[in-house]
Amino acid sequence: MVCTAGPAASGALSVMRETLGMTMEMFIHDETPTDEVDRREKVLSGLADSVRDLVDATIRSTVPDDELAAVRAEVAALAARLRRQQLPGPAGVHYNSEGRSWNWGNAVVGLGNAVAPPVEIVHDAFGSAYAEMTLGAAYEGPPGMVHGGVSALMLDQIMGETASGFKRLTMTGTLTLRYRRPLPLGPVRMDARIAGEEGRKITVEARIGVPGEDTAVEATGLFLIPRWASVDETEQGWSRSAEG
Ligand SMILES: CCCCCCCCCCCC(=O)SCCNC(=O)CCNC(=O)[C@H](O)C(C)(C)COP(=O)(O)OP(=O)(O)OC[C@H]1O[C@@H](n2cnc3c(N)ncnc32)[C@H](O)[C@@H]1OP(=O)(O)O
Repeated sequence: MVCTAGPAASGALSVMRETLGMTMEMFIHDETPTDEVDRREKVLSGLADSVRDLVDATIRSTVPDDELAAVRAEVAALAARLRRQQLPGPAGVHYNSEGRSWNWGNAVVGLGNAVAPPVEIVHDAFGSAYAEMTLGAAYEGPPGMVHGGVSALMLDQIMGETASGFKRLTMTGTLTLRYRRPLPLGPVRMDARIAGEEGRKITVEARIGVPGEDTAVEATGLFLIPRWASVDETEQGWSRSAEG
């Protein structure tokens, strides 16, 4: 899913940049036209998918040592090619005045980030979202099971997006997890919904588990609209592309 920001979000991002200084300089007003962003994103996400496959292949490979060494040399050469033109730091969040935003480095939903789990979050209504994905060897904690921190990471993202609804800026204040049973690697599903709101505080409940089976991890989170980022919700808020 690709998420785009409307004018209210652009305003909020500008406030955020000005208020938080260097840290939030990663929110970048960037007038790259949307069709060009879409084109680049498609190519970059294809590369990230291939690199994710490379990560899985590396973990599970049993080829001889000399073959591992030869592959390493080829991978180093590929990295050097990519480094011919680089950003000076992380990718940050970009947005243009057409209402498109892109966060290709995000640890969960960054389409250029091969370390990110292969998550596509679907917002079926404001305050409700789900995602289905298959987690492989790169996300292992206990043998054959999803790492608890990976579950927390993915839940934080879906809960944050649910609280925000791409209409307002929200940040995780408190996240509480109950690991009820181990979660096997393979197909998993997350669900999140807003359970309550009080002023700038939004409570979100979420779960992750094997699709159709009992919950493996339950989560409750308090997400805060920072005092410096309150947005007029009567303006057009966050919107999503047709892919959403
Ligand atoms: C762009 C769209 C993207 C949309 C998509 C977004 C998806 C992102 C998903 C990833 C989410 C992340 O990883 S976010 C990254 C991890 N989180 C962070 O880095 C947040 C770091 N903390 C902060 O920046 C700040 O502490 C805030 C923003 C959380 C709160 O600051 P504030 O706004 O100044 O809050 P403040 O006025 O002091 O307090 C307001 C009320 O909330 C309470 N409160 C304050 N902090 C907390 C807290 N941590 N946990 C519980 N309650 C708290 C106070 O007691 C007070 O209650 P009362 O007295 O009124 O009762």
